[in-house]
Amino acid sequence: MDERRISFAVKDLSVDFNGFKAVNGMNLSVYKGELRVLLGANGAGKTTLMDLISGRTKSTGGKVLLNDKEITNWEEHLISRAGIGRKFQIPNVFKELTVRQNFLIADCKETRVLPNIVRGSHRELPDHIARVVELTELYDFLGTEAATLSHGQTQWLEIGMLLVQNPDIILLDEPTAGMTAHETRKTAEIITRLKGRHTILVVEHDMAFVRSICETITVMHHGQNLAEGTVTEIENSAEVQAAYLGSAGIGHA
Ligand SMILES: Nc1ncnc2c1ncn2[C@@H]1O[C@H](COP(=O)(O)OP(=O)(O)OP(=O)(O)O)[C@@H](O)[C@H]1O
Repeated sequence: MDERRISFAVKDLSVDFNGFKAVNGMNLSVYKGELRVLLGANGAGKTTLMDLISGRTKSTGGKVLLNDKEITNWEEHLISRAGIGRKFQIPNVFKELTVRQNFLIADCKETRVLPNIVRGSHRELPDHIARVVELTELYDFLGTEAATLSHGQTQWLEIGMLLVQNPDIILLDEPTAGMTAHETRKTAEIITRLKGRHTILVVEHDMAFVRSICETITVMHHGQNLAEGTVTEIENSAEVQAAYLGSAGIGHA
């Protein structure tokens, strides 16, 4: 029996969009501190699964469990407060504010202090934010307007804004999309350093990136869990290869 503790799970999870089941009886269990990669061809249901786990979309069947507690169809902000953080494909930072102000806003639980942050205090950053600044290597850019950051830096800022809130679980949807090879390698380093401290589910197509970060892959197909295994097992699976027929092959949408 597997002794590891499950961080979150979905059981027979489904959503029906006017008769079309984008997620159709999905089962998945991710262990505490694990980094799990979610693969699947275009339209397999990966983003919709993240929408269901994070409460952005309401399911029409099945369950979502967080530490064995059912959180199915809770409101998005309550799921976030319960410890599930989400990063979308398109970065969502405050472009007209500096990197420092973005980090402080992410850390801020009370909206009434926002004006103080926007005016830009120069007090020292709290330790937990300083650690994230170090991890994302954005120290030299703290005073820079987010609008002028490179694509990679913007993605790291958004990952950092999530980390400042210290979620137990992090859902990342294609974090390396549009990145250069150098930026992709750096993202792999950042995510690898998060392993063990957070439970991470990451949708990713870049197989070099997947190989460098991941132990177990789950493959989704037609809204279901088609296969699970190591990178080698998944790459050699006839079932997975058949599911990718007609697409550019495993690792490509
Ligand atoms: N709100 C919605 N209403 C109707 N259909 C939807 C809705 N959201 C997603 N779909 C459909 O559900 C299917 C799964 O979409 P989803 O975005 O989850 O796939 P994906 O695996 O993330 O694909 P990709 O790799 O291209 O991002 C697609 O056919 C999509 O068109």
